[in-house]
Amino acid sequence: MPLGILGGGQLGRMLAHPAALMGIPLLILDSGPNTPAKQVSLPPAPHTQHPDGAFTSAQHIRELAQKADVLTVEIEHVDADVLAQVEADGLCTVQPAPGTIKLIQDKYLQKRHLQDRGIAVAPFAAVPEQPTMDHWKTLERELGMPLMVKSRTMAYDGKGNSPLKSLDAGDIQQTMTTLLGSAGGNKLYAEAWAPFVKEVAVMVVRNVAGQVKSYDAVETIHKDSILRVCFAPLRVAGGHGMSEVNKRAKELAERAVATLDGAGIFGVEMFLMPDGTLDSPRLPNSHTDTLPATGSLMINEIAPRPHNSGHHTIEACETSQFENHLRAILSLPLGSTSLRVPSAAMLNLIGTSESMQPIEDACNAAYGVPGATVHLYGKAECRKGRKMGHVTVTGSSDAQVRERIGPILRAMPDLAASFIDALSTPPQTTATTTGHSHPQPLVGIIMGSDSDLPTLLPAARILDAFKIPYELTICSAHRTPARMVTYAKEAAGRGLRCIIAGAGGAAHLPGMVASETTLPVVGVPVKGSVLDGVDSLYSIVQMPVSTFSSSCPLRQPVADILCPRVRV
Ligand SMILES: Nc1c(C(=O)O)ncn1[C@@H]1O[C@H](COP(=O)(O)O)[C@@H](O)[C@H]1O
Repeated sequence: MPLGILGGGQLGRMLAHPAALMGIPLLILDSGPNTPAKQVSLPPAPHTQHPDGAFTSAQHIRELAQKADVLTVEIEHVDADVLAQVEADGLCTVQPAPGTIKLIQDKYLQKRHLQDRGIAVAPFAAVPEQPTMDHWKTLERELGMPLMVKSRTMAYDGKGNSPLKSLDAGDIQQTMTTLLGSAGGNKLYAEAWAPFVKEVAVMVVRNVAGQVKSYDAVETIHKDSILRVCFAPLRVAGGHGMSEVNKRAKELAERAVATLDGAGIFGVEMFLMPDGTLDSPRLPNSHTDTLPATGSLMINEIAPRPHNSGHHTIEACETSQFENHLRAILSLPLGSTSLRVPSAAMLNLIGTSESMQPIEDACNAAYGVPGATVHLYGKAECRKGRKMGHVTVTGSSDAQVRERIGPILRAMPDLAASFIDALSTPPQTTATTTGHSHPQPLVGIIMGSDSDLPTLLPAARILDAFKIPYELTICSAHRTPARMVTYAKEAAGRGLRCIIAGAGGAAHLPGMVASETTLPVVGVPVKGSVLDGVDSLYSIVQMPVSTFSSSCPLRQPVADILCPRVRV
């Protein structure tokens, strides 16, 4: 029996691709014969067409339940009570659980659910149906100003969010007009303004047997409350390294999903806070009070389905979020969530008007970019703010991906030049903390930016093969010379035995580092050739074995073993 999907938009379309590969028959419930998902999936025999009706229609959901083994959703604004009923009637199973879908539909109840279970969320409070000035003043006292006022239900893709900057009658009026005119009607709640450092998301997947996996955290960049760009993996500079924040984000996301019933993929959106968490006053008894003081994470919201912040997984991960959702709900083992490329970005193609021309222009720019894959969703009408497609760009380093997305972003007419520049320039890290490190390294591999990685990684791989412990450090392009020298001096103090220094743009840097330290330094001055990195290793293995400590697993003249291979 087929799998029934409620909703036939772009998420259904991207579920249909792996379903075809895996031979999973689909029946897609949505209005009209030609929705994005229906376009790419033929209904299985004996059905001549996918069901034509609203995914909110009780009658259509019941009919679909009779024809399918399992029902799932690609949009949460469905009739969750009918889903609970068809499951209770034994017609089919529903994943994730109808109760989870119903809970998540109301963002206020979702937040209360998480807070009651000790999961960190931004402080929030309900807004009464007819709020008076006194109500607003209480909210200001509890949550501070500005406030983010949101519709509790039916809000997505930037619809249903309105910032309230002050208690000025005009500002309140504007917020109420914006939100009460939206699909969610008059059920509102308010959140404290979260002065986050970054927005972060983690996709978590759990199968029917309870196996759980999560993808590495990503950075999501929104404009007007719509996701525009997503970078994978998340990079964090400063005192708390990337891997530590990634680990904490995955743990928090997995803990949150553990409170929800049912199988499937979940998108967990979070705020990474600066030191000191929220600046605004806290709600009494808020769980945020128990958060660590630096780099705290708090949940913004959870989606019980594939999510826009996981689209990069199609090209960038070993198993996409869509394939893993299918595996999860169909009682199959989960696939690996590891990245298969060092770096990736996802750029949404958002309508700016009724014209498709700007979207086509961005696609044409993407077709000229190596590592870019265009996804167009086949939506019949383009509208301002509507997600019409996306582009995924992969690369061998963050620097390369940032460089590659530049021309595509520049083809998007609604993005300001400063926004594009900020995204397409390699991020300036504030400390030399990025990179891989053995706890007791003997060799330091230091480079000016991760664009030097393709050159230096082959050297690192050979060190791996010979079990020579090393650390990899990226200085970033910002103040590279000073950082490289500081690093070299500090590395000598930590007992490293030699350094491979590479800096793409600056031929003199490795020499400068060499002149400032007593450590042997092997310079890799030229960017771009894999052989430069391998040659640097060749120099290291020619060093007397006594250069390394007796704890080094190398017991024989490495050069004798390695040189023939390197020369080949
Ligand atoms: N973008 C979202 C969300 C959300 O962001 O909450 N939920 C579902 N979707 C996807 O958008 C489609 C509707 O898109 P349109 O409103 O542009 O037609 C859904 O069918 C699902 O694939």
